[in-house]
Amino acid sequence: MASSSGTLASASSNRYAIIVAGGSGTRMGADRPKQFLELAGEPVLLHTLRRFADPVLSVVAIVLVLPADQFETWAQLCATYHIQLPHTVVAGGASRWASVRNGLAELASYPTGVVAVHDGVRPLTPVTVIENTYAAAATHGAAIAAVPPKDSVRGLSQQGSYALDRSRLRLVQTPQCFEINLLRRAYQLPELATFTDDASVVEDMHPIHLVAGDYCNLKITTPDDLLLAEALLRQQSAL
Ligand SMILES: Nc1ccn([C@@H]2O[C@H](COP(=O)(O)OP(=O)(O)OP(=O)(O)O)[C@@H](O)[C@H]2O)c(=O)n1
Ligand SMILES: C[C@](O)(CO)[C@H](O)COP(=O)(O)O
Repeated sequence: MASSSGTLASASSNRYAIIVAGGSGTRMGADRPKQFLELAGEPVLLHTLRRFADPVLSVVAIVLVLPADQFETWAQLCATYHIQLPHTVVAGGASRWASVRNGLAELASYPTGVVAVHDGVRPLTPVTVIENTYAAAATHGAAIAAVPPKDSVRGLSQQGSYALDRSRLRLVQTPQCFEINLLRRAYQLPELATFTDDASVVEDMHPIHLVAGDYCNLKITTPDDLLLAEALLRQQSAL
């Protein structure tokens, strides 16, 4: 398939990953950014990193984006938990968008391939979801994981609220995978307040293909998510 940059993407394209963990975790309200909190005995971010380092995926470069003042924290965690999974660390920015942009700059020497952007605080992503999203992006140029809502949904209006057709809605997750030159071009444009993820940065340039995500692919946002993640992880380990 011809990508927007005119290069060919293929199932054998080089794969890269940018794991964004540059946030401060205000909604978690913990004494540290939530990516460093313990989940089943190990830092959240280690669980996430391990998923992308799975040899099955053949990811050739992993970039971890961390808050600029937390490099030492991560170095200490690497020593404590004997983390030897290959990765490069770069400083994040004031927003998720700025953190992704910094991560992408670290991959400047790679001319072609597919890059996954993933939240460092999604530690339970099944490797099959990651594989399927990379593969779909190699074919379609841009692919993201998403799931249908399980609940009824309503929109808000000045009069109150109104029912929405949930069959037309999807809940967006990460990973979000892109032909790398497409993502580079999208991240050269100015940041908009409407950006909530990478798909929203890219979508004016290229259609976004949806891949089946997973309800277990939680984003750790508030303390209850950590409890749920712990239970899910223990169940996965027992299988
Ligand atoms: N400046 C930022 C902000 C967010 N992120 C990352 O983007 C992901 C999703 O963001 P979110 O869950 O909102 O994390 P925080 O910004 O840390 O949380 P909060 O909004 O509660 O402060 C997280 O892995 C977070 O570390 C980032 O790399 N750089
Ligand atoms: C990228 C994301 O995880 C997709 O669901 C989400 O948009 C991040 O949102 P947040 O505002 O940073 O919680």
